[in-house]
Amino acid sequence: MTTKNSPLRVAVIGGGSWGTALANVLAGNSHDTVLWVHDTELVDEINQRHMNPLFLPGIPLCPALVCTENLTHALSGRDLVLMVTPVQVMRGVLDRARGLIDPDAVIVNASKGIELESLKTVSQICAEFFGERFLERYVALSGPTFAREVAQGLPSLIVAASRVESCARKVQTAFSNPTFRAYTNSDVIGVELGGAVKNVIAIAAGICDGLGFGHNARAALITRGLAEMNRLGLAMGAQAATFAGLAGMGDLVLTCTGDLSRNRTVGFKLGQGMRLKDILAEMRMVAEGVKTAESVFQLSRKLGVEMPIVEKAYQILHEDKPAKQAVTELMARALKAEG
Ligand SMILES: NC(=O)c1ccc[n+]([C@@H]2O[C@H](COP(=O)([O-])OP(=O)(O)OC[C@H]3O[C@@H](n4cnc5c(N)ncnc54)[C@H](O)[C@@H]3O)[C@@H](O)[C@H]2O)c1
Ligand SMILES: O=P(O)(O)OC[C@H](O)CO
Repeated sequence: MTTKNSPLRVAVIGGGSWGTALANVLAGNSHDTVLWVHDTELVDEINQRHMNPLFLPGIPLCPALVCTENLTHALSGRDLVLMVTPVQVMRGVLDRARGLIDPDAVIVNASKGIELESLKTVSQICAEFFGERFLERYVALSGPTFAREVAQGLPSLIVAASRVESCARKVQTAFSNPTFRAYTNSDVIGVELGGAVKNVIAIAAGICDGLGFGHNARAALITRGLAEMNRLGLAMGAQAATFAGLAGMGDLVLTCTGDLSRNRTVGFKLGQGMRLKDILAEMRMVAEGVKTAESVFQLSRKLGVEMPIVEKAYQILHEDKPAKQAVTELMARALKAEG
């Protein structure tokens, strides 16, 4: 049950499409919201014209949303800090933010990926930085949510996961409104892994569609991708039910089928024969699955978890394996029982 609470002081760290869309929800819900941006040309655009032309072109933002390039200003005296930078730069941003975050603030991560260098999720990076007790005020926010649709006010659902129920509830209440509905969950690692692995499977689904393999192949890939996500999750202490929910199957289906997905688009272009270097050169936005494919592949090897779709995605992306050959190899694997 959602109840209206008093306005919070919120910092949103990362003014890409998702950070801007979430900051817009919070400002629209009457929270005092400051958005920190890496791209300094956005400060005037957001403060004066109430638009983010780089990452959410054409969408009017809440006039109450304040934007800054100054991390100290953004973080000073905030009850809630929302991290939304690409995962591969998160460590550097957290390092700069470390001494600036209020000791009692709830920290929320909305980014989806696994750090390549350490093979850690964002909660694990945070625990390394701030200590294990820090996770008592940490929330993972994830689900099937294209930033553009959220910013347009289209109905969307999301999950706020925390070890501490009151933290998850605080975030649930802060975000929820008539078009944005948040659920709580206690499975932080499951919610994080759902968001990270679905990006890799979405690249594979895009490849499949780019090759023109049809609907049967895509549905099979989503289903077997979910089995891989589940296997990795169970090996890392997650709960199977999480992967049947919004942060697992929900986001997997959205990203594997929705044309707004950057990860699916990267895969589609690969399937059509473009080179990864050329695809990435024409993108300003991040497709987290490109690097997370390597992180998840390395994690699966380290933990002895069988993830054949992830392995082939990694080989296509990073070892120049031809996509058609990868599919032939997947189909030729030893026959087995489903599971
Ligand atoms: N866009 C979506 O629909 C969506 C939805 C849910 C989750 N996410 C996740 O949110 C995270 C952020 O993605 P996005 O879509 O908002 O980004 P984006 O692709 O729209 O933009 C990239 C962002 O990265 C920032 N950036 C680049 N280099 C940086 C650096 N060195 N330090 C700090 N910031 C830097 C840019 O300034 C910009 O804000 C990703 O993990 C993504 O998977 C995105
Ligand atoms: O555009 P993508 O592929 O990064 O996906 C965006 C969101 O994660 C969808 O939930």
